Amino acid sequence: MSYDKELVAAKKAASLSARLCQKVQKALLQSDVQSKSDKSPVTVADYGSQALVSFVLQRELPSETFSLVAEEDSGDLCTNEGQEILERITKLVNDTLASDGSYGVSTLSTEDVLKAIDSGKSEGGSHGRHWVLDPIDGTKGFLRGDQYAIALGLLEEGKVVLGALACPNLPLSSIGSANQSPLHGEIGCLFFAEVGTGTYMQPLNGASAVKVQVSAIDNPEEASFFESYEAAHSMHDLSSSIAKKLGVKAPPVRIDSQAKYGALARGDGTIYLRFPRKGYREKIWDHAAGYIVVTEAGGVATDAAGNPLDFSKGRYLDLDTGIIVTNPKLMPSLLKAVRESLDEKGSSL
Ligand SMILES: Nc1ncnc2c1ncn2[C@@H]1O[C@H](COP(=O)(O)OS(=O)(=O)O)[C@@H](OP(=O)(O)O)[C@H]1O
Ligand SMILES: [Mg+2]
Ligand SMILES: [Mg+2]
Ligand SMILES: [Mg+2]
Repeated sequence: MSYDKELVAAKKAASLSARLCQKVQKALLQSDVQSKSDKSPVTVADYGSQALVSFVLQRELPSETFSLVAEEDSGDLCTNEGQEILERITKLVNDTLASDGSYGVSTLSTEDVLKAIDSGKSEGGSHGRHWVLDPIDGTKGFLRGDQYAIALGLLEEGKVVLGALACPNLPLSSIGSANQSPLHGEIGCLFFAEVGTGTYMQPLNGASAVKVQVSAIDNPEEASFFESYEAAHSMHDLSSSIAKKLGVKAPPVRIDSQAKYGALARGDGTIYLRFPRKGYREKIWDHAAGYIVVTEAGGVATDAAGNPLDFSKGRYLDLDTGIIVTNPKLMPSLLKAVRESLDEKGSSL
């Protein structure tokens, strides 16, 4: 089955959302940032991006039954204080749509925006089609002025079949080493992949796409690895122990968001290690787009025990301990190093 029509819609949705986010990041005001009930940040751009993607997908693919599993909901916007923020979000969405021009003079009301945001409440699952969206992945990076991504995937019968990953701050050239400035040179990448057809990258400003491949390095001494920027999101001490066992010499490259999957897909580094602290449950929108972008580029992504990632279980990924990604040649030795390091740490696999 081909997903060409869906891919065109996904690329358009992710690119337009990137435009909205870039505008907000340039002029971010403290009042644009809210705190969610779990204390994590959310901005007008997270909401605006979710509303925009939902609107574009439904306009581009009108004949589909629309199901969207997305991170944000409108709960905090439906209060007195939320009203002013909702108006700012609505203006952002309408301005971005107007700058593109493809939907004529259609102007969304605040109610339309609330509805578009809340269309992301689907539970996903193993049957039928579900879009999966992280409207801004790496909100903390977004607030710091660093890396973030708009991550959109499509599940069909529980499998990820396409992904569009917009990384507005990612340089077009490699960020493979820790001492390179991640904001150096021309920036803004759109990665996209359709199952069975490989992964492509194009500049967000629309120039032509190139096919990308993961690194072929099989000597760990030459490999470098990516991990979360935020120490609270992944145990840096554990990844350092794994890297040491494996013989990796380079220091970790720490960048926010699924931009790590994009960078890995084009061979900027060879390994991605992600070990959240005990009790944290991974959400499907934090990995779906990145997963297909890296696997279609020849990479392998598993949990820490080597099991495939299962996107068919609803809004969460049920997995063992962590997520590791590399090329097929390095995976066996990486799994061994992971197992040994976890055993030393006293964890039972
Ligand atoms: N405690 C904890 N442990 C693990 N992961 C967590 C945790 N808290 C949040 N998150 C999720 O991490 C998402 C950001 O991705 P990264 O970890 O790759 O980014 S970062 O480098 O740490 O900034 C981030 O995604 P966004 O909320 O979309 O930014 C969260 O879903
Ligand atoms: Mg968040
Ligand atoms: Mg996220
Ligand atoms: Mg997010």
